[in-house]
This record gives sequence, structure tokens and C-alpha cells, in this order.
Amino acid sequence: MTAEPLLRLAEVGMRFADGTAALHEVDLEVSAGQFLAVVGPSGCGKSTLLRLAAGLAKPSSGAVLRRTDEVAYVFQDPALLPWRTVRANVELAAELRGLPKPERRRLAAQAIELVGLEQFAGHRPGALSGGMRMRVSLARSLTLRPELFLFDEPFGALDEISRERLGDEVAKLFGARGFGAVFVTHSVTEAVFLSTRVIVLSGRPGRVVGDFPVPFDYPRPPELRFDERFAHLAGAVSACLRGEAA
Ligand SMILES: Nc1ncnc2c1ncn2[C@@H]1O[C@H](COP(=O)(O)OP(=O)(O)OP(=O)(O)O)[C@@H](O)[C@H]1O
Repeated sequence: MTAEPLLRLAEVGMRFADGTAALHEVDLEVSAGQFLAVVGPSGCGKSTLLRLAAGLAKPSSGAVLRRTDEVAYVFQDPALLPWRTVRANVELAAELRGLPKPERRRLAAQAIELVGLEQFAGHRPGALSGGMRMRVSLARSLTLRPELFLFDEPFGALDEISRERLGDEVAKLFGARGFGAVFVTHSVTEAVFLSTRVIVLSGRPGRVVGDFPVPFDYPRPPELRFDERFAHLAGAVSACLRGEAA
């Protein structure tokens, strides 16, 4: 199986105009059905890496090759319109694409069901918890059936329980849809729980210092987080992040 990768970064370096070097010779690949988690110290260039992957910036050296335009970018701010209901917010992406109303409705209803918000479809964002708002944001990106998801620390502002629940949701969606994903996080547990592979970046300029395949099958039960093999792998990723030899 040699599926053409959806995204490939080849020896990517990034140096900003002010001289700040953010990334150094980063190589990575993501194909459909691969969920790549990226961890690294603060300021090591993780968001920069996602911006390059999305085509929002050009690398100063190396190449970014993306085989799809069907990309969803999910970040910490759910960016919902407060005056619109959950349903109307979820419909927004399809609306901006110019899809006819019945099609938008259908896609939105499907996505709302996928993230378990059916009972709240008529509510406005102000009446929802932070975790629920994030679910609305996820549902909105799901309507366009993206091939590649780019997540920039999407659950960083949530409490631990909401964060784990959303992690469970994302793992479920990935198991069902099999998109390609790059997920930036500060949480090693989140990285291991969600991904098929964890990449560890060094301090700035970020370069790949660890690459850990994650062997657990999907669907992943929440209790996996307490499994001994899980703890062992998370421990190895943490040690790498702290700069200890594996
Ligand atoms: N447009 C820019 N011009 C100059 N420097 C920048 C620019 N954007 C980012 N940087 C710097 O590049 C480095 C990497 O930033 P980036 O936001 O990618 O890091 P990060 O790993 O996502 O950080 P965090 O984990 O804290 O969110 C930082 O030192 C940042 O200050």
C-alpha cells in the first residue's frame, strides 16, 4: 500500500523576516487514514508548521506539497456567529461554498448528529458550554467532508473532562471517516490517544527529534488512557520531549 500522501513537507525550514528561525529541515508525510500528532515545547514552530501545511505561508527553504484542497483548519477559538443558531452556524461553511439550502440542511443535520448535538440544534452559542461550542466548530468543518484536518491545539482552552470527551469524539470521527490529520497539542496523553503517530519537535527552531508509531486500533475506548502499554508509550514521548535519550 503506497497511497500518495495528502501532505508532504520535505526539508522545510522557516525563517521570518526579523531573522527568527522557527523550523529547521522538517520532513513529514500524512496520507488518508493517518493521524499525525505533533508535540513540542512552546514557541518551537508548531503553529507555523500548520500554517505552511495549509498554504497560508511559504517556507523559506524546502517544499510543502499538498494533494488536496479539501482542508479543514480547526483552532482553539471555535469562531461561531453568536446570533446564529447551532444549525445555522454548522450550515455556514456549506453556505459560503454556495451549496443549495436543502443540501446544506442535510449536511448540517448529519454533522450535528455525528458530534451529538441534535438536542441543541436550535440553541445559540451563548447558551452552550465551551466543549459544546467546540463540537459546533467541528461539525461545521465536517460538513465539507475534508480530506485533511489541521488541528491547532483545538481543546487547549477546555477543562480536562471536556477535553477528553472531545478527544473521544475526534478519535471516533477519525475511525469512521479515515481522513488525514495533523494535530498540534501540548498534551502528550492527547497526542498518543488520538494519533497513529506522534512527532516530537525540539525547541526553536523546531526539528523532528522523535517519531513514535502508535499501535492501538480504532475505535479507541476512553479507558485506553489507563492501559499499561499506553502509559509506557506516553512516558517515552514525554522523555523525548524533555530531551532525554529514548
Ligand atoms: N510572523 C512572524 N514573524 C516573526 N516571528 C514569528 C512570526 N510568527 C511566529 N514567529 C515566531 O516563531 C516562533 C514559532 O512560533 P509558533 O507560533 O509557530 O510556535 P508554537 O510552537 O506554535 O508556539 P506555542 O506552542 O506557544 O503555541 C516563535 O518564536 C514566534 O514568536
